[in-house]
Amino acid sequence: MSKYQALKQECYEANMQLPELGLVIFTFGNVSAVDRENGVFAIKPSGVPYEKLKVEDIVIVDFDNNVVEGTMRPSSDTKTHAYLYKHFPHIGGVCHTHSTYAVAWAQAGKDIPIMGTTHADHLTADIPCLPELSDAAIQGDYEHETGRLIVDTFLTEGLDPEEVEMALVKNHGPFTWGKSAEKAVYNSAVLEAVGHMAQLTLNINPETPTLKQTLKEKHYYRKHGKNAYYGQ
Ligand SMILES: O=C(CO)[C@@H](O)[C@H](O)COP(=O)(O)O
Repeated sequence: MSKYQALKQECYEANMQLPELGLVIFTFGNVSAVDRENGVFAIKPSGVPYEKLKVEDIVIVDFDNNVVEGTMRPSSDTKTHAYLYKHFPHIGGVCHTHSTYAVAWAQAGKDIPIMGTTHADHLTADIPCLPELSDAAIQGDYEHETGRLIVDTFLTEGLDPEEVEMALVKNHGPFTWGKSAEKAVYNSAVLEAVGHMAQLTLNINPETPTLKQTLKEKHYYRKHGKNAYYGQ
């Protein structure tokens, strides 16, 4: 039995949530789960359809992208996951999908504006769409540069990756993260729902204003921080 069996199981279960939640079709995504003590993460193998995925297919990779355990090639997005694990030391999982509304905003190159309290329950910022990758980055170490762009954009924009656990990679799609792989998947589902709602709102009334500050803060702090009172 592998010493990483529990990590593989966590990664497998998080990946299998993606088709259940309607966030992926075919092979359009990947989830990873980290084991910081051993300096490795578990990730979906590249190009394997979800209906064929098995726990034993999950690949164990170190932060320098070397395969530590597994017979399959890891996700083509592995270097982006590794970059996020290295630079966001608080996170335990990363998720990438090609869910429809998130990708539509990413392709349009637009931040998802905060239109209502569903969004504010999770974060008070717009969901950022990153600037375009340079041709050199695309032709170079593309997936590593994608991770670097996420981290650099958060630094330059003063975004806190512990509050804003998601970003849209322009022309590509969403990456989300969280304290666990399960939370990263949850954040991908939230992103997709909020992106869908914002798009429908703007279709109904293109002039709809974004949410006012008091309501943003009321909803966010009902669920987060020392004065939270949402839930049990
Ligand atoms: O954008 C792409 C492929 O162009 C990827 O994000 C795939 O959607 C998932 O890749 P694998 O994890 O299967 O390598």
